[in-house]
Amino acid sequence: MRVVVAGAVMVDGRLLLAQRDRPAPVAGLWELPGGKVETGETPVQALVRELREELGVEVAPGAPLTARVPLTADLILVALRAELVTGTPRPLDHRALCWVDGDDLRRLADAGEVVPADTAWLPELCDLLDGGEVNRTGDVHRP
Ligand SMILES: Nc1nc2c([nH]c(=O)n2[C@H]2C[C@H](O)[C@@H](COP(=O)(O)OP(=O)(O)OP(=O)(O)O)O2)c(=O)[nH]1
Repeated sequence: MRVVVAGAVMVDGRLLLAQRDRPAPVAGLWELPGGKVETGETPVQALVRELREELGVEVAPGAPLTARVPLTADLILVALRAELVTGTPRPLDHRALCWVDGDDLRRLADAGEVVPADTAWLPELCDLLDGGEVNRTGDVHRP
């Protein structure tokens, strides 16, 4: 079973989304940036590598999101929260990047502009984004 690992990077209450450039069925849709875990890598190592390659940033991966999404018989999609350590994300492998709050994310999903598999994370992501200040460490502070 191969794993695709994606990163939920949140800064100042907003989540980083990346717009896919390929393949055609999902080109133009928004996802959490990431990619396939290579042989000999842990998901944490793969996420650090992918976000370095795709965004030009260094991240520190943290807690997983709850949903694990089967993509095919031998491919499963997982997501880790990730702290942005250094750099400003740039779309080195995507069409564009954007930062969204909970309302923006729901609007994109309602418009069908989120990669279908990623909608499994919507409740959890919206809860994190709506629930309070999300700081750079990815911790949620509730009043
Ligand atoms: N990175 C990423 N891939 C996702 C997400 N949701 C989703 O269904 N996928 C799918 C699309 C692809 O079938 C697969 C990962 O593709 P990828 O193109 O990001 O992987 P990769 O960087 O390792 O690229 P490649 O070597 O296979 O070309 O997972 C997501 O949120 N992030």
